[in-house]
Amino acid sequence: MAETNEIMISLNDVRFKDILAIDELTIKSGAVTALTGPSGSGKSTLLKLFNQMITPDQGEVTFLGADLNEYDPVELRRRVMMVPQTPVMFNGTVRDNAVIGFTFAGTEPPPDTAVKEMLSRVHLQQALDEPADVLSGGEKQRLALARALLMKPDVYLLDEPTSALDDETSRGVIDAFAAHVKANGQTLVIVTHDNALAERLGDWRIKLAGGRVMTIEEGPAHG
Ligand SMILES: Nc1ncnc2c1ncn2[C@@H]1O[C@H](COP(=O)(O)OP(=O)(O)OP(=O)(O)O)[C@@H](O)[C@H]1O
Repeated sequence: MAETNEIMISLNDVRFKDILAIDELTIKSGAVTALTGPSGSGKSTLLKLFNQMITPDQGEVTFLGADLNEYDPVELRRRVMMVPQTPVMFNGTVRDNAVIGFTFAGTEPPPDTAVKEMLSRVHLQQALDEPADVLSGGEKQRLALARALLMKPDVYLLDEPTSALDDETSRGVIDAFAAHVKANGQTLVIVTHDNALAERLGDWRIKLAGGRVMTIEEGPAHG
């Protein structure tokens, strides 16, 4: 586990198409970083650079001090894990979908008790044997969050992860998720339009506009 405030991810002189121009940016360990900014400012694109879902045209992105190119892409994305706004569900049950990462990796899946614990952390009480395709959009988003928690990555990349939930449920889920991540010394980067969320949870708040970093603030939550 990384120490708190270690540099997990860094960008140096990064350019991506005409969408992003980032001279310098770091994501610190053990912290919640909120990425905010207007629609189209490049938040989702920046998140995708962090685990090489896209590669920059220029500049360097590092994870724990090493260029992303030095990592096996599958291993990198297991350690720096994206939870998209519209998560992919596979044919099968809630259980199958929660442990799909273990199935793909060919490793022993966690026991049902662990799966249920992670589902309840994100306020989902679904039966494990229920088919996943009948879940609502918001339930699928929470199942995807539980799936990520079970995988225990170093860094979670969340892109508007509760967009399908009402404000109150969203707040409960994200606050519980962030608390779990911090208690385990993991790192969270979250793209959000919700300024209240960024204020409440962001140890660091990075604001983008027009593909550039406008401000980096240290939040009151920090420490
Ligand atoms: N692969 C791509 N190729 C070309 N243009 C792209 C690509 N990905 C995103 N864009 C464009 O880049 C800009 C930034 O998009 P991005 O999704 O990163 O913004 P965002 O800040 O996350 O927006 P929103 O808040 O609306 O989700 C948009 O104009 C988008 O159309």
